[in-house]
Amino acid sequence: MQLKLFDDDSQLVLPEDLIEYHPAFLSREDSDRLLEQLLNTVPWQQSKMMMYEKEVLTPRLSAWFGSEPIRSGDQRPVLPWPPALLELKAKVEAHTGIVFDGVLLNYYRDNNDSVAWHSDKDTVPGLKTEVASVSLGEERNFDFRSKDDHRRRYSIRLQHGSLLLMKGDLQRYWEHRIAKATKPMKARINLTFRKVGGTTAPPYIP
Ligand SMILES: O=C(O)CCC(=O)C(=O)O
Ligand SMILES: [Fe+2]
Repeated sequence: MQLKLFDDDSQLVLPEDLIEYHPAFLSREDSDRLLEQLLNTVPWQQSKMMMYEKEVLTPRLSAWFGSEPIRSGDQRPVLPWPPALLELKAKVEAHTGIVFDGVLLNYYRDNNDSVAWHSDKDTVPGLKTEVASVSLGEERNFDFRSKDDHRRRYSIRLQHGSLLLMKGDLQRYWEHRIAKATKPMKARINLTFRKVGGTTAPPYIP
């Protein structure tokens, strides 16, 4: 089985050892409930980042749940897992067969919120970087581009209740982003389950 990603006029087939997409991972009902609950209960914060030697606010809100910081020096508080996120973690782990120890939540309030081109962690050859990404709310385009050739660029729409699994050398050779959009959009929450403990991979995480 292979996953097809499209852009305007071309088509790419990324092999399943790099990416898997499950559009209906959560039921509509569970997705609606979880979205509402997370919007209302998570202590959302807007982080700062350096851009052209100036400190600016990231164009989205976020929160980190785990047992240690997402990376050393990260300013976000390490929040304890609420029952709803432990339940989702168990479901993601059962589905993927991978054990995660933290989850980063991103809250895109509207079409003006975004995340710039990045990769989550450089894959060390022979050491897998696996990130499981659950999407809730407004559908947004998740763009990929090859680090070697930025013209090789593809997009996938992440649906309400979907699961995207990024694995193998994907982070090593590809970058991803959520671009701002021109049309008005409602809230979207993305949850990326990660492994932060016991890895020697360079810790670049936005
Ligand atoms: O919102 C998304 O789907 C992606 C978020 C992301 O790339 C990240 O948190 O590293
Ligand atoms: Fe990312």
